[in-house]
Amino acid sequence: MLGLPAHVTACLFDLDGVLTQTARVHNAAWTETFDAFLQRRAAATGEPYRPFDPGPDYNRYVDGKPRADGVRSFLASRGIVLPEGSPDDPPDADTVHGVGNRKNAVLLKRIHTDGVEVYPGSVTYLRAAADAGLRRAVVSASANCRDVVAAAGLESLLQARVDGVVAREQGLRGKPHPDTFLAGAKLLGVDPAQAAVFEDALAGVAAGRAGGFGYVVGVDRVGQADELRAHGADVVVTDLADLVDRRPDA
Ligand SMILES: O=P(O)(O)OC[C@H]1O[C@@H](O)[C@H](O)[C@@H](O)[C@@H]1O
Repeated sequence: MLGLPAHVTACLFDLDGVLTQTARVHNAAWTETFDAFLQRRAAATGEPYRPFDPGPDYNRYVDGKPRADGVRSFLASRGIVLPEGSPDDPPDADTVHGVGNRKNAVLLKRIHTDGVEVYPGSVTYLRAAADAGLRRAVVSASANCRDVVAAAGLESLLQARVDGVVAREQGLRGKPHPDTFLAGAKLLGVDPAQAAVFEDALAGVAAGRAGGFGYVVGVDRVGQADELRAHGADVVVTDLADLVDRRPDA
């Protein structure tokens, strides 16, 4: 049913890049933030300025991960270690949380100006899943998940939410660890083997694989189908609408 194996009774959807077109907004906000940081650092150290690459740098080090993990992970790839600081650091602090807060200010400004767009094929799939009696949760690293879901008008199609705020409260590790997806399955009252994970991020499909979920759907928005498969996707589609009439082995 809906391109899923028969044992699947629940769907765990990532948000940014799967349900809403906000992965590209996050990516743009990270690019702006890291480029300003790297430029200042180059001027201070005399080292050459090498900008953040919204392709590989975003997909490998930032996409799908909790905010602070994204900061640490990308900067580590450049050999940079910042003090942790604390979550209420001001956005101009050169700490992991300061850089994260800077990016969040840029992100919120962009979302405020441009709004949130859904992927129409994903809404079609969500509706079809609801009609078919499949349980549905959103599982996102983003602390802005609740607001983005509301702005996209998707609340009524989702029955549970595990996001960056819930993860922090409950001490859940972020993707590529499976903790948040496992929490989503639990909220829906199913075993991981009965749940399908829908993910566009490499860290996200890896989390689906690590958690022993019943099926992992990779959603390829940026031309990385092979990497999605290599990180754990059972199937890769470019639009969830493609799955509506598909058998799982098709
Ligand atoms: O900074 P937020 O809104 O809590 O989001 C955390 C992460 O959420 C993920 O969904 C995005 O793929 C990442 O780009 C983002 O960094």
